[in-house]
Amino acid sequence: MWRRVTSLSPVISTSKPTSLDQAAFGFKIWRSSFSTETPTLVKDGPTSFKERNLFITFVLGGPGSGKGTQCQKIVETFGFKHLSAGELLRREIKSNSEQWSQMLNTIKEGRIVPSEVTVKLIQQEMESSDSNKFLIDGFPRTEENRIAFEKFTGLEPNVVLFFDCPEEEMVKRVLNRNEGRVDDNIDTVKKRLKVFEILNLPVIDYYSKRGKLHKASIWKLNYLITRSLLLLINAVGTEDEIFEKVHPIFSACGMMSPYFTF
Ligand SMILES: Nc1ncnc2c1ncn2[C@@H]1O[C@H](COP(=O)(O)OP(=O)(O)O)[C@@H](O)[C@H]1O
Ligand SMILES: O=c1ccn([C@@H]2O[C@H](COP(=O)(O)OP(=O)(O)O)[C@@H](O)[C@H]2O)c(=O)[nH]1
Ligand SMILES: [Mg+2]
Repeated sequence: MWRRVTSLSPVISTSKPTSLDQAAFGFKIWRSSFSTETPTLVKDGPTSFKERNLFITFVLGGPGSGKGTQCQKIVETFGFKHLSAGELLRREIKSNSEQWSQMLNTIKEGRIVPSEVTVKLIQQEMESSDSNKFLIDGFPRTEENRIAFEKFTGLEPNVVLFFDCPEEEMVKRVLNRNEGRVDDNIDTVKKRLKVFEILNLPVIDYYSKRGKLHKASIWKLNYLITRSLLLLINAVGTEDEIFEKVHPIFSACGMMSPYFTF
């Protein structure tokens, strides 16, 4: 079953890479050292996420749009477990993992690390956490990422936040970020903006068209409603102004929980 998933990944695909693959992974296609028998990647594997009734939020937006900043605020106020895909990759690089130099180069070039690496890191964090609400920040970055996550974990997001920010503002924020990141420079940010447009916008587009059916019940009246998965937030303004727009989304989730089955 998950052979099909891995075959979606150019990492281990033997077919010629397409131009999108090249944009995502670089011109050298990685040969993965992850065994296709890795137990944690088996859908409905050792820990069945479905049984845990998880609430998953994907937090998307271009580089510097404020994803990490808003996630921190959401964590402080609503107690989610924050998983930044970029942070997980940077931690993996620091820990001198087997593929650290390929990961570092990919990040320096603003390309996307193969899905099986990122999904595995996210999945391990979710398995080892006892939280049931996760903010997955900066992932999925490509349609291929999205499909791999769904197949490996058997999960789909409950909410997708998209921080919509003009390019000049994103560039300004990234160049002022001052966290010593190898990708916070003008050359990489330009490449990242292209990758964002080519590979990440189709993911946003996918979620904008995808509604989710919710069971609602008010005064003992049961009915079904369709709500969009994607919530678009204008990311221009101060950090607090943006959080004023984010806050009601999560307070609504809490308020509605007796009535809605997420
Ligand atoms: N609303 C905002 N206005 C101005 N600067 C911001 C805002 N939100 C975040 N920043 C700053 O911009 C930089 C990028 O923010 P960050 O949260 O790391 O973005 P992302 O995770 O989307 O790349 C950081 O230095 C952060 O402090
Ligand atoms: O799912 C992911 C998330 C991040 N990255 C890589 O990590 C970099 C930094 O990602 P992060 O989310 O930390 O950047 P941000 O958008 O917050 O600036 C990206 O440009 C990619 O090279 C990736 O390959 N896959
Ligand atoms: Mg970030």
